[in-house]
Amino acid sequence: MGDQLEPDFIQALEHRPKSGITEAKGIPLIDLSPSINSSKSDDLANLVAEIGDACENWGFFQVINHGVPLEVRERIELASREFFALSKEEKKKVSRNEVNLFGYSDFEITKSVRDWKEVFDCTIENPTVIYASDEPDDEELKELYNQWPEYPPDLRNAKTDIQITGTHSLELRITERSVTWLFKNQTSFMRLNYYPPCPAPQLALGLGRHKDAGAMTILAQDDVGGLEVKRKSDGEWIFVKPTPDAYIVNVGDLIQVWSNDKYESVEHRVTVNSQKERFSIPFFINPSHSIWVEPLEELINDQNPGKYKGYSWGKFYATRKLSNFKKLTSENIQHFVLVHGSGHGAWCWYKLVPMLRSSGHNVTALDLAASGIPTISDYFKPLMDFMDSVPKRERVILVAHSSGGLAVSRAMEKFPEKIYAGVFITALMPGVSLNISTLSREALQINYST
Ligand SMILES: O=C(O)CCC(=O)C(=O)O
Ligand SMILES: [Fe+2]
Repeated sequence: MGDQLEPDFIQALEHRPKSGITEAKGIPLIDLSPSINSSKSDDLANLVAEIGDACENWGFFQVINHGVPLEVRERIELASREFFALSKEEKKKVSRNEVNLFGYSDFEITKSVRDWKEVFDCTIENPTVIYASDEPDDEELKELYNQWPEYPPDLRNAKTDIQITGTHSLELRITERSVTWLFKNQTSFMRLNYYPPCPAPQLALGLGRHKDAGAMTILAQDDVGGLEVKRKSDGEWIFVKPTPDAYIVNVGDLIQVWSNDKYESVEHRVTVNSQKERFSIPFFINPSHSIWVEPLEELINDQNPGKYKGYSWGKFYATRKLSNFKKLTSENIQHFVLVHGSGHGAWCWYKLVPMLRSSGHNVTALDLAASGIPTISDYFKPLMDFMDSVPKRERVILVAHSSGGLAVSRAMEKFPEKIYAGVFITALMPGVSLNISTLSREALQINYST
């Protein structure tokens, strides 16, 4: 991240933010004071009904008068600002890695495109227990610990602060059973999000469209704004206007399954802007690794059969946490190398190149050698030189058109360890029993007879 937008941050056309803002007048604003001040069962029942409606119609709502002291929030927000203002070198001392799954990262990817953001994750139970592998039958567990930067010291205190937030989320009066699930050996964690000013906010997103995988998220956003929610009724992206000292609450995938689709986990995303930095703090409420997730018995019957097969939260969570480090090998961002046919040049890919780049991929369109070269090997040389230059352990996708297939086949024989896949688009494809001259002769015959 810097003052230029690298291609891996560029969103496909249909996912780029719109220029106008549609404000979320409809996102319910719920006053939680009855849950703190009132012992009248009617007041509480009304509040529960209000929350139920919001979950059903929006999957998102904001709460005010929640009882979380303002100074607690301000303390975490200040610590977050101070942490992200440190040098990259300092922040990277607490980087997330294969051993420490919590900590700092500036490499978040959502749906194969990089997010314009930095994050710092810390867990609530320290240690948090998860499965050691994503293998379904492997019962081995591992413990995850927090790592803290030396500065700011207040970041360490975030844990106490979060517990206050957690206790208050209990006030939402979810069923007793869910509360036990949520807070016993929870895998909940808190994330500090930092979205720096972006040089091309019309092309990138701070966080790509996604749904939260856990039970529920409670989010504090600052006054800059950028969160957008996909309205259930029409699929429109709605801006969530910051409300002072409010928390945004949203249903995650687990509640969608438990409620057998009564409450839906809704897509949301974050836009960035060129002037202002933005901070937000989501608190992801997740159950224990041992929880088996399936529609709640009391909600299913013959008329309303279960819509989901059960799954292990722990295995899902382990796959997700451990895959962050597989992603870092750029598995999701491909490098396409385009090889033209005879009489063409790199120019012929002019429509495809921007499409691939806008999906976040790297693209190289090569020119093979021009006229006057003595042998076919000279003609292929630009591709061979390129393949030589691909670093060890990196792999590219070669795409051939027409006679470009000859060059790509040769490269595949010579550099198999550097090639992820070969794509032949109406291209010549020589093989063990089909040499170049036979192929060329056949191709010419087809051309002349059509
Ligand atoms: O920054 C925000 O407003 C939203 C963050 C979010 O959706 C997430 O971290 O999952
Ligand atoms: Fe989210």
